[in-house]
Amino acid sequence: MNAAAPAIVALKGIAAAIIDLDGTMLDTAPDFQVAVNRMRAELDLAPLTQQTIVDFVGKGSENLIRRVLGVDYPAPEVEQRFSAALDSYQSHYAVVNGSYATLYPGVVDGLQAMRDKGLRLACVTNKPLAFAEALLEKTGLRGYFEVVYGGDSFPLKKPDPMPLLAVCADFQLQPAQVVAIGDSSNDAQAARAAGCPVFNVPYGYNHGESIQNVDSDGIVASLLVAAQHISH
Ligand SMILES: O=C(O)COP(=O)(O)O
Ligand SMILES: [Mg+2]
Repeated sequence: MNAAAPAIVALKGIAAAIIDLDGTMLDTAPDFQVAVNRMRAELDLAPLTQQTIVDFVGKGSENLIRRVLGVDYPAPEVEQRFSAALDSYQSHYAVVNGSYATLYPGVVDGLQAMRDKGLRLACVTNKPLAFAEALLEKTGLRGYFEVVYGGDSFPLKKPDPMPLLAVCADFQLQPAQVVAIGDSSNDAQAARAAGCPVFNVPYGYNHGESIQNVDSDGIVASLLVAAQHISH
């Protein structure tokens, strides 16, 4: 293990888990790539690589579109083109959503293990809620979750703690009883600010940065490994 990597803390007194979507349960990078590049083609812009695009994923659709326009345009022109580009992207993403995405290893087993331990489950993503709901249905994951919140469910999204605190309130649990699990510093910062324990997974998208440097209660190889480190 990298010397800087935090050891995995075994979490006790946990009654619920909040699971991130993109980069944690599903590798949606190919969906993002196809939808973004269809939008860019409409604007006569060259396609971007999947790596360039996923480094912009995690802070919601508006941020993604500003960043992919920012590859070509200075800030004032990004703002001029933003609204039309976002509309185009969203219409393409609605068609593509889930067509190329794949489940990461250990997701279904991990969710099932958490349910078997009696944990209540919520999904909190910065993806727009309608896209998140459709994707969870398409991939057979929706039934694991009592609650799903998207990036447009509240005035503030991760890394703000607002959506995580809403789940704690829904479940009538203290934040210390609710673990958050995600692939990025967004998830960890939201959890720390909410007072929730947090695990990171190392295989997703972290804004192009190393997950090893993020403050969390540990890096778990999969949701199944996370489940093994959580108990009531
Ligand atoms: O920014 C997004 O659309 C995806 O974000 P997520 O990692 O919170 O699911
Ligand atoms: Mg994520």
